[in-house]
Amino acid sequence: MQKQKSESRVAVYYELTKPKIWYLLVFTAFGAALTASNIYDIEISPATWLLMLFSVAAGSAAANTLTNYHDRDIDAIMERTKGRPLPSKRIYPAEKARNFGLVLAGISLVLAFGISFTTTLEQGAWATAFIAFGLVNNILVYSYALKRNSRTNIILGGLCGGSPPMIGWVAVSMSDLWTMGLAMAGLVFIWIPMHIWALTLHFKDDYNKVNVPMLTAVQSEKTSARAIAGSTVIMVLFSIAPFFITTESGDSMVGSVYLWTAIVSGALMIALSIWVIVKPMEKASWTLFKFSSPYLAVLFIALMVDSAL
Ligand code: HEM
Ligand SMILES: CC(C)=CCC/C(C)=C/CC/C(C)=C/COP(=O)(O)OP(=O)(O)O
Repeated sequence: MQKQKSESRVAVYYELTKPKIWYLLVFTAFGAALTASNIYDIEISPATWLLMLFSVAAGSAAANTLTNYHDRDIDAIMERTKGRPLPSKRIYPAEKARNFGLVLAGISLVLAFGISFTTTLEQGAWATAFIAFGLVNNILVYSYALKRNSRTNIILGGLCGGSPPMIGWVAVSMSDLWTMGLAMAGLVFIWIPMHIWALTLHFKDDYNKVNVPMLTAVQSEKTSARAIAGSTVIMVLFSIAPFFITTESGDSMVGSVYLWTAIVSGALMIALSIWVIVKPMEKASWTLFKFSSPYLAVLFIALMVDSAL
C-alpha cells in the first residue's frame, strides 16, 4: 500500500509539470543541438547532452508548475483544467507546488551553467541566460502580467518558446547562434499563435467564464478564424527561412529535404486553417490544434535529417 501511495505522489507531481508540453519543448532543444552538431561536425559529449536536455526539461517543468500555481483559481473554474492537481486538491496546500516549482527552476539554472564545464564558459553563460529568460517570460510576463489582461498575451508571452532551441544550439556552438539558432527559435515562437488560438476558439466559453481575453475567445468567430488562418500562413512562410540561411563560409545550412517537408506539411496546415474559416466552431479548430504539435515536430525532424545528409 505504501509503495502504491508513494508512486501516486510522484505521478501527481509529474502531472503538475504538464509533461506533454515539455516533451515537445525538450525535443526542439534536442533538434537544434543535433542540427548544429551536423552542420559544424561537432561531437556532443554525453555530459553536454545530459546537462542541456535536463536543464530544458527542468526549466520547462518549473515554468509549467509555477504557472499552474498562479492559475489555480481560474483552473478550478475552467472545464478543461479543473481536474488538475491543484484545483482538485490532489496537491494541498498549493504552496507545496510553488516550492517544488522553485526548486526545479533552481536546478534548471544550475544544470544550464554546468554546460560551462563541458564546453566553454561563454556557452554555459548563454545557456543559463536563455533558461532564465524562458522562466521570466513564461511565468512573470505571460502568466502574471499578460494572460488575464491582454488579447495579445501569447505574443510577448510566447517568446519563452524560443528558449529551448537557443539552448540546444548554444550547447554545441556560438557560430550562427543569431542567424540559424534564432531561426529555429523563431519556428517555435511563430508557431504559437496558430497552436493556441485554434485551441482557445474551441474552448471559447471556458475562457470567457474566467475573463481571460485570449484573442479568439473575445473576437467574433469570423475574425478568430481569420486570425488563425493568418497566423498559420505567416508560420508556413517563415518555415521556409532556414532554407535560405548560410554559414559564414557561404554554405547552405539545410537543403531540399527540409524545404519540401516544410512546403508539404505547411500546405496541410493551411488547408486545415481554411477549413476553420469555412466552419469556425466545428471540430476544425480542434483538429488544427491537434495537428499543430506534430507539425512543429516534423519541421525539427526535417532539420535534423537534412543537416545530416
Ligand atoms: C504562450 C505560449 C503557449 C500557450 C499559451 C500554450 C497553451 C496551451 C494550452 C492551453 C494547451 C492545452 C493544455 C491542456 O489542456 O492539456 C497546450 C497544449 C500543448 N502545448 Fe502549448 N502553449 C504555448 C506554447 C507552447 C510551446 C512553446 C510548446 C512547445 C514547443 C507547446 C506545446 C504544447 C503541447 C505539446 C501541447 C499538448 C498538445 C496536445 O494535447 O495535442 N505549447 N498549449
Ligand atoms: C526553457 C524554458 C523555461 C522555457 C519555458 C517555455 C514554456 C514552459 C512554454 C510553455 C508555454 C505554455 C504551454 C503555456 C501554457 O499556457 P497556459 O498556462 O495559459 O495554459 P493552461 O490554460 O493550459 O494552463
